[in-house]
Amino acid sequence: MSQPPALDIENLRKEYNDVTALDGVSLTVPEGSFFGLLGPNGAGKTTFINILVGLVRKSGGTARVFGHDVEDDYRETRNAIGLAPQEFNVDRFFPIREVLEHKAGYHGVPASEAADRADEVLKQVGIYDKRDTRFDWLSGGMKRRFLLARALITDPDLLILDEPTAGVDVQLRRDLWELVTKLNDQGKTILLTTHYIEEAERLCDEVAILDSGQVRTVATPAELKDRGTDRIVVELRSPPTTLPDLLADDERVEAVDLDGHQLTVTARKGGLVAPQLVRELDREGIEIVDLEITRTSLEEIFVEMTSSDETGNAGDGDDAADSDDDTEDDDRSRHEQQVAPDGGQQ
Ligand SMILES: Nc1ncnc2c1ncn2[C@@H]1O[C@H](COP(=O)(O)OP(=O)(O)OP(=O)(O)O)[C@@H](O)[C@H]1O
Repeated sequence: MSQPPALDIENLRKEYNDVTALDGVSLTVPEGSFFGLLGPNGAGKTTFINILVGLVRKSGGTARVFGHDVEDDYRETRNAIGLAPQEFNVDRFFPIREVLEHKAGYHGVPASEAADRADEVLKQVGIYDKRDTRFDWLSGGMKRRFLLARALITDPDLLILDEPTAGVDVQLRRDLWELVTKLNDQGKTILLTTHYIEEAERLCDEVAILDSGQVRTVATPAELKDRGTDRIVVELRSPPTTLPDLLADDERVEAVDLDGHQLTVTARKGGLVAPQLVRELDREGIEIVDLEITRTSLEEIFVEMTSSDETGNAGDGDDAADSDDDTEDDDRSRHEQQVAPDGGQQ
């Protein structure tokens, strides 16, 4: 019998009064994967997570966690998930070790085991020596580590990290990356939301780009980068008076422009087009002085695929009645608007 995927989401919808936060999200996250959920502010990421953990009720569609329906099988679902949320929603009056023991107890771990388990996760995240400290007295970085410890206390199969490195310094970010990579290697499925594209690129096997409550695409970071257009800029020794017909039948090439000594080719997969370009220039007897390839960054692709609709209303103009039609496709992603330059950074 094949195992159900970690997440099996079909046409998930959420409306908060007149705001459509999720507009028919369908996603499958395989067991054991490190899956990224990327999107600008207001895209619906937190709503998505909150539905999984039972903090928000969906308006429509289905969501299953390892085969358990998030509403009908709430207990099983909740016990399978460890959530490190964005916000510091921690009991501030108890030493952190006790907070962990309470949490373990709440999930049915016997008291004798809970204490050992608490010590183990505190060691795992590197704050064991702070075990008798109250949450409020921890530094910002330690608070982030603690949230991770709390998510791990029940040894969940699915770990959800909602912007785990927001506002933390570079060293801690790297420490957290190392830790979550290890957890993933040990078999935990990880769902990560982040604004840091570098983080997604480094950690995730696959990412979904969510925008205005809709999935724009699901792909590996490498596949996404291949979709971007690269620029090959070639400096010529003595430019020809007319441009020969270069790369004429290469469908990856979007444009070839000559401006004085500088030849610019805009193409997908620039790294593969460049050698061909060099061969053709050589054949024409045109000497090259310099050549540079600028690859599109994942960040640019992300910006291209998402809009900056500050209202967060996912309607896109078709928010009429609750028709369950399922016609979205990737081409809707061709928004002209872009997120603000730093719109995704905090
Ligand atoms: N409780 C609520 N009541 C009304 N609207 C809400 C509520 N929670 C979220 N929204 C709206 O739903 C949309 C999606 O919000 P959500 O917090 O899920 O996005 P997000 O992708 O997590 O954003 P961020 O990256 O800023 O955390 C936004 O327009 C938001 O204003």
